[in-house]
Amino acid sequence: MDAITVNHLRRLYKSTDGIIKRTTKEVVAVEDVSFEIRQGELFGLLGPNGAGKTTSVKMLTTLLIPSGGSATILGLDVVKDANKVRPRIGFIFGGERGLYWRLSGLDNLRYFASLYYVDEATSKKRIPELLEIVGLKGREREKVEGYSRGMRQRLHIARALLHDPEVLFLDEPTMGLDPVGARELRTTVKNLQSANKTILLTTHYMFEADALCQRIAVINKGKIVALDTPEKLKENVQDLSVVEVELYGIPQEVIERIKALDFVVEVSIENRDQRQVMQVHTPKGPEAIPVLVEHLNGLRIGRIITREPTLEDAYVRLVGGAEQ
Ligand SMILES: Nc1ncnc2c1ncn2[C@@H]1O[C@H](COP(=O)(O)OP(=O)(O)OP(=O)(O)O)[C@@H](O)[C@H]1O
Repeated sequence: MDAITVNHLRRLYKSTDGIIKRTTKEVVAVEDVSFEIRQGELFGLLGPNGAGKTTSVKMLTTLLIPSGGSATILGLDVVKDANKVRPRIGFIFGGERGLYWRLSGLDNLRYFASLYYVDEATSKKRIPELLEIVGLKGREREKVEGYSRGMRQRLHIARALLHDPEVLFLDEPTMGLDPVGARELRTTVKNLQSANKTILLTTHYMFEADALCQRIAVINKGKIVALDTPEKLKENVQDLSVVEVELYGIPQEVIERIKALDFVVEVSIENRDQRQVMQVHTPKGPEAIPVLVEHLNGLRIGRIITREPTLEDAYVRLVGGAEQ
């Protein structure tokens, strides 16, 4: 049985504009989203800012009512059976507050366990297990105010697992963490999977989805634009090479001209300090370089390299690189 099924889910927000003459407009946050997640699967929902990830997760965790479509968790409808769904899921949202900083990690977990009606014998057994899973064993008696952001985020995960939910939603769990904190959190997520939880993880980062997820759905502007294993997504770009050109300022019209070249499949621009790196996806490989340089005439050019495509490139192609 699938742990999660999502059928044509849709959600609109109404927002009002103006002070004197108020106008209401509708924002389509999630237009049409469908997918299934198998029991025990770690599934990634990947997309740029504003793609509709958080809105989708909020509907699945019963925090928002869908405007259309339907979804089930462990066979239960997220609207009609919301009360039965809630005890069986856990969730954390990136950058979330809601821990008691003056208390130790252990006391936080004890407090939330009693709040969730976890009986004492169970919580005595479960809390040490959770501390182990999230890598906080040995630090549990320290006050949360002295924890790093990564440690707090891992304590949030332990909190979300206190009632032993079968399905876990992690919405951008590494948001705001430094690289070390993010790596430790990814290890925690892997540990959870070995504990046989079904996990839906949302992220901006392709490499994170690649490192953790068995399947990835790419969402853009409220719609799923691809859904596959990381390997299969990569195959979609295997016929291309990527030419990277370092530049110091590139006008939009030059990008448009390069995009229009017949051998160019996609162009994306990445800002790195003062420089910009233009990434041109093309089947021509290094042969494309002279023509590209001709079109960049008059601009200051740094290093030029040709490389194999990565999963990140597959993602850029799916969500349309230069518009981001
Ligand atoms: N409460 C709200 N009222 C009006 N519009 C909203 C509201 N919440 C989200 N939106 C809009 O809905 C769209 C989808 O937002 P959502 O937060 O689901 O995207 P996301 O993929 O999670 O983005 P991010 O990665 O930035 O968190 C965006 O255009 C956003 O501006």
